[in-house]
Amino acid sequence: MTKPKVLISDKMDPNATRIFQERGCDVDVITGETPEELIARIGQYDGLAIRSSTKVTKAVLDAATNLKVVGRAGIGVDNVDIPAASAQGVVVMNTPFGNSITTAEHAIALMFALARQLPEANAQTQAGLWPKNGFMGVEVTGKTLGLIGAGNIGSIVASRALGLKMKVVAFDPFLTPERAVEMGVEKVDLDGLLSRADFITLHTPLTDQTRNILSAENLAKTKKGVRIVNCARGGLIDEAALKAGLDSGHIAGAALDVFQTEPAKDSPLFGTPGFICTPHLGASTTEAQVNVALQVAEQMADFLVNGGVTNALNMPSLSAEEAPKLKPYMALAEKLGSLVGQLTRDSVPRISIHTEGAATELNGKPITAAVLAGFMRVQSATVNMVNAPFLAKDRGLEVREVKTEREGDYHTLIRVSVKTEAGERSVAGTLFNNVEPRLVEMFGIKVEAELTGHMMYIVNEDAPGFIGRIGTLLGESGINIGTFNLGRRNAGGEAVLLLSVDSPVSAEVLEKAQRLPGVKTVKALSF
Ligand SMILES: NC(=O)C1=CN([C@@H]2O[C@H](COP(=O)(O)OP(=O)(O)OC[C@H]3O[C@@H](n4cnc5c(N)ncnc54)[C@H](O)[C@@H]3O)[C@@H](O)[C@H]2O)C=CC1
Ligand SMILES: O=C(O)CCC(=O)C(=O)O
Repeated sequence: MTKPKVLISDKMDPNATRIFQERGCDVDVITGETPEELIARIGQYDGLAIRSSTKVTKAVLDAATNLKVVGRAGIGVDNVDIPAASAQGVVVMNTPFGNSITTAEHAIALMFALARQLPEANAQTQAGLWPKNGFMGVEVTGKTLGLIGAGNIGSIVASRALGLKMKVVAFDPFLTPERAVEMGVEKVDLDGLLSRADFITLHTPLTDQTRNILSAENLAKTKKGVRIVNCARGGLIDEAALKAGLDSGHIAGAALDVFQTEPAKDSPLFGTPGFICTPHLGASTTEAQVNVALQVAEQMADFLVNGGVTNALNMPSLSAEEAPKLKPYMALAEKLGSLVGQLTRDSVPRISIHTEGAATELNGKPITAAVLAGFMRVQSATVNMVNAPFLAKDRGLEVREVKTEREGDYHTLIRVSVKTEAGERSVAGTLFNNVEPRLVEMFGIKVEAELTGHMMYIVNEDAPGFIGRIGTLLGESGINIGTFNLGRRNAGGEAVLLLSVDSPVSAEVLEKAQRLPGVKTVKALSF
């Protein structure tokens, strides 16, 4: 097996390279390239490991014909076009905890830097001015800290601030009252936070809901003398309004680690009294960088080598222990989905995936994703387990998952049913010896078959002589039959024939088969 090839395109702790190599991947570390250079290079890689500098745009993804996974050594993934990655079937992973403490500490550091004007005091002291009377600061003890975003980093900031004897109020629509109590913070609405906070710190991702959350209008609602820290993302604050607030004296101080446009080599905010900044250093400690480098390399190598999925933003998780157990199930699920997809001409508003027996003990999400991938691959060859659930949603396909723990006729079973204009149709399969996918039922008829390679599906009236006739037709057409699988609803009733053949079946042969007496449906299948 050829080794998966990974490109590390941003500066990353060398532990990442070591882990990739130890886990069976080839690695290139090529940083600082232009988007055009990355586009020219990316086609040869299975994995791309990044921090925040590399922009994984649709253009990069379009050129990434072999890419299977993008790994972000860090939290924010706003530099990755996730919808485009999902549409292309590329898994996007991050390392959601590795740099949280470090970033929270940076926010606290910036809060103190604002409270005591440390950067300017340092600069003037080193310039020989000894400005002892020019820097009257404020205490943080007893002050109110307004937390916008109370997730991983926000909650660490809150715990540190409580240790500093601050009062913490938090605005986060997803914060439950119980969690707020557990964190020791008061849950408030945004206006409440703006009107009460002496310090405000932002810890949300940049989304359509959070963009410009500190707009000119909201900044005007803040307490006079407020100090604002942003270690989350540029774009959360209206930078022009922030400058106006600092200039007017309404805002006493602002500390930005992140900017709307990065790298921020020039900004109207530079030089504004009360303004301090760092060049996106929130995650820049030795500890955090080792953490995220190790984590991203472990996760990506696990995915590329074993199929394990951890911390993916566009795919259900799948542990390295689960992956080998799930592998034959996913193969079965994909074949059943594909069978239904190939045999269904009508539009399908609903697909149901029913697991029974041993299959119910496994993580159902990858099984569903595999069914959907098989089902929709008939419509588009680029569908895979990553993009299939998104495509299904886009196309308004309702997906139902049902589990029946007790065993039926088989120790384990997956049934895929679709709702069509003609009614509900379903196929079911099991695993022989726990590893070999087998179809066991098709549209209510018991038929046992391996779904593999080129196949022919025939529905006919169960009558003497038919098998001879179809055998003769295929023989005369130079098509060798591999396996022959028959099932029937009842003697003399409708019968199903599934043949595996050694070569593709031409339209001409299908037409001749269709004209054989008693034949209702003929279709070529491929798996
Ligand atoms: N400066 C730096 O170097 C770093 C910056 N970051 C940034 O920090 C952000 C936060 O990271 P984590 O705390 O780990 O993420 P998280 O996902 O644990 O927390 C984000 C919180 O924001 C909340 N939220 C979402 N929409 C909101 C809204 N409209 N209003 C208020 N709250 C909202 C969520 O409910 C969640 O609790 C990341 O998205 C990333 O952009 C992260 C690491 C380093
Ligand atoms: O990699 C970095 O230095 C930035 C970290 C960051 O912004 C994040 O993890 O969201």
